[in-house]
Amino acid sequence: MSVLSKYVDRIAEKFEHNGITKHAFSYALVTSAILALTIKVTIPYVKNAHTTSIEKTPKGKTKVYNGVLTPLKTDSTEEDLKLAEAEKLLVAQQLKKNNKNFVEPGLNHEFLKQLKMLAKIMIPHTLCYETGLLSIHTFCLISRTFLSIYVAALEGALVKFIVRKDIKQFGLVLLKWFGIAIPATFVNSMIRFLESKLALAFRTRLVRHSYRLYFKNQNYYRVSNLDGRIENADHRLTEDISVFASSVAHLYSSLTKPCFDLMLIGLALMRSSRKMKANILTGPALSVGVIALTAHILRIVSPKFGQLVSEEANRYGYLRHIHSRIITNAEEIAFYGGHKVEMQQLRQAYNRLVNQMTAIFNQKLWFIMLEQFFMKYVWSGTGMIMVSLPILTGKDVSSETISGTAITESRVSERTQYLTTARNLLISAADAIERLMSSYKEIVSLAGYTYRVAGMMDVFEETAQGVYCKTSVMETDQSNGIIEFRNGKPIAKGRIIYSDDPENMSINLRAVPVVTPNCDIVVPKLTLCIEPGVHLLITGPNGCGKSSLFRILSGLWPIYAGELQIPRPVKDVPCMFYIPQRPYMSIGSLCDQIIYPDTRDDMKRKQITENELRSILKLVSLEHIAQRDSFDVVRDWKDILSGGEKQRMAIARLFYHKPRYALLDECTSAVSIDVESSIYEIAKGMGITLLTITHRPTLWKYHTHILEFDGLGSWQFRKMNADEQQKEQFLS
Ligand SMILES: Nc1ncnc2c1ncn2[C@@H]1O[C@H](COP(=O)(O)OP(=O)(O)OP(=O)(O)O)[C@@H](O)[C@H]1O
Repeated sequence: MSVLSKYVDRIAEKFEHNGITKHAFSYALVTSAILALTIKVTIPYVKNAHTTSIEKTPKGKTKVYNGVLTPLKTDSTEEDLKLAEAEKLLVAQQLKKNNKNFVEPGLNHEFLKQLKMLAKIMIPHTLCYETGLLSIHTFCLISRTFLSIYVAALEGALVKFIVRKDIKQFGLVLLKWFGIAIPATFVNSMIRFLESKLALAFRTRLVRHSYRLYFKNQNYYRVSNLDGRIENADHRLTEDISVFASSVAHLYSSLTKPCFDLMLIGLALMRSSRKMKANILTGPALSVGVIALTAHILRIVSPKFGQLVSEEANRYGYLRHIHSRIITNAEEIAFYGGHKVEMQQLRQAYNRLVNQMTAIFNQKLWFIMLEQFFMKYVWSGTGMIMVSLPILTGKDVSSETISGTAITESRVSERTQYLTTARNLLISAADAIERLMSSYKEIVSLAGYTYRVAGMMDVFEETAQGVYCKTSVMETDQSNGIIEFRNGKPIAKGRIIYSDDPENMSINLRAVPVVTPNCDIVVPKLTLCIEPGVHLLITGPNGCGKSSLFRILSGLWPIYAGELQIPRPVKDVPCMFYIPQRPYMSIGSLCDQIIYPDTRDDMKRKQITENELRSILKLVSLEHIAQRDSFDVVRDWKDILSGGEKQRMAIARLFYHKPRYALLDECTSAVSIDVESSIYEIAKGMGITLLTITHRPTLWKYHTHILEFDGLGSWQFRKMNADEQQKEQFLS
């Protein structure tokens, strides 16, 4: 600083030679500094005023800039990423626009409604574990307040006896003061312990409830594939729920304790004011007035923490999503050498998070400054007036001067005691109010998490019932009446009928359109009947809707029109079993892989032995795996097995479950032709009806019927002729 001021002095002297006085120079310097600061502070607000502006890029693409979701300042090499980001924002914007009732997270009616809904999940009954914890917690909080008042009174007495030079009494009170320290520290520690227990209990309730919803009606698939509202369900299910539960538990103590403190301390202060024969209402009235005014100002200038925090959680979730994608696809990325692109995406996601956090820090800086000014100075000043009022206006002030020395000394010590006790109580009260005020910030942040957690549950509830919200590329009038829209959302008008008739085990599609989650109509109307023994080969160009048909048959995609009739699954015999090209390997042992999705208990119930599993492995030429590894050792099968082995393991599952229909989606593309042939023979021998998507001519001979898509929406379902069944021979 001194170096700077010397430097400024030297420049000012130079200006003095040109007729500008040192004073004038200093004024100019200070004015320009203030001006610069004003510009720095106001520019972000001016920018925010134009929050949602849509700007045309030179390529004609639309970029959306939102006050909260401000995109990164990136250089031209990141153009593609920028566009992708802008597109993501556009989707988010449109979703918000579609939802007319959308309210930004904050302290409002919507927040209270959502909090009430979550509270019902966290505390389901009047008499439950959580209410027990809450009662003990409340008891500890009240005890702590009483202890604080008692300690303040003891400290007042200590000072009184010091002023009186009464060593005996002083020693006694000091002993009491030490004695009270043991329960006081225990209660303090208990409060923290109970707060953590409460947070964990709330979290457990919420997690159980959301897991139930997440796995209801294949929601884990629907939320990410058919609905566009939740980007990273995993982050909401783990991080957001945890932060929300901790925040609620913390808020309970940081709201109730200051309230008890204020109530009891107010009463204690009034009592001591009455003792001093002063007016008991002036002080509290003054403090209430000052606190109300400052609280009002703070509320007006408070940034929208709820919205900011919600967006921060969003960006954090996205960053974790990118990380997990890299872990999942590490091998593919490494083969491609795609680290540059992946790193760029990671950086981009991290920078967006940093931007958001910086925005929050910046907003907090000014807010905390104002908050501290009110709490540390304005309130302390008011406190001083409050404490001194009873002494200054007390009735015995004038009589004191004419009293004897002993009485005067006693009154002085009484007043010192009052002052010390009142000061301690006021410090506690100020602390309580400060905590109440900072709780406002916490409440607003909580609103952000409440919005995310409650929003997630709402979406889960809706998707479980088949209500989806995804930006559709298609306009209502483009669907040619195939899809019906209501409030911009497509309605799944089609029916699924489960037939219980043992004589009729066929799968029937009557005028069912194949429609993607984006509402693209791949096939306008599909009508076919697949009876047991009708081994169906499905062919057609890429993207013509072959796999989509399986998704519809499995109930993953909604049916927008027509009727689908499928046999109801009978106990232990599934109706359909789907095998994809890249089979899923679950966490568990070799045995768990074969019986998936059955559990060991299911296997025992079905009375299937380990030897039977070994013979199933033999059927798919995987017996060497059982010899190499024990049946019960848990391994990461995704990495241990080769592509072909994984496919054979999936076929082993098919042989274990023996469903009526097998939906085979190029599931033997990595299996050698001889093993593939034997697999098909065995499957047919087991009485499983095959529905196969394949590009391999070697498999045609195992089928009786063919469903051909032309890729333009048309299809043909017919019996295969003998020539077609021998297609392999013609080609070879
Ligand atoms: N989750 C999804 N969201 C949106 N569109 C999808 C989704 N899955 C598939 N589609 C679209 O649906 C159309 C049909 O896809 P499908 O997977 O049925 O093709 P396919 O005939 O099996 O092709 P392939 O032979 O390449 O596997 C494609 O245009 C695809 O882009």
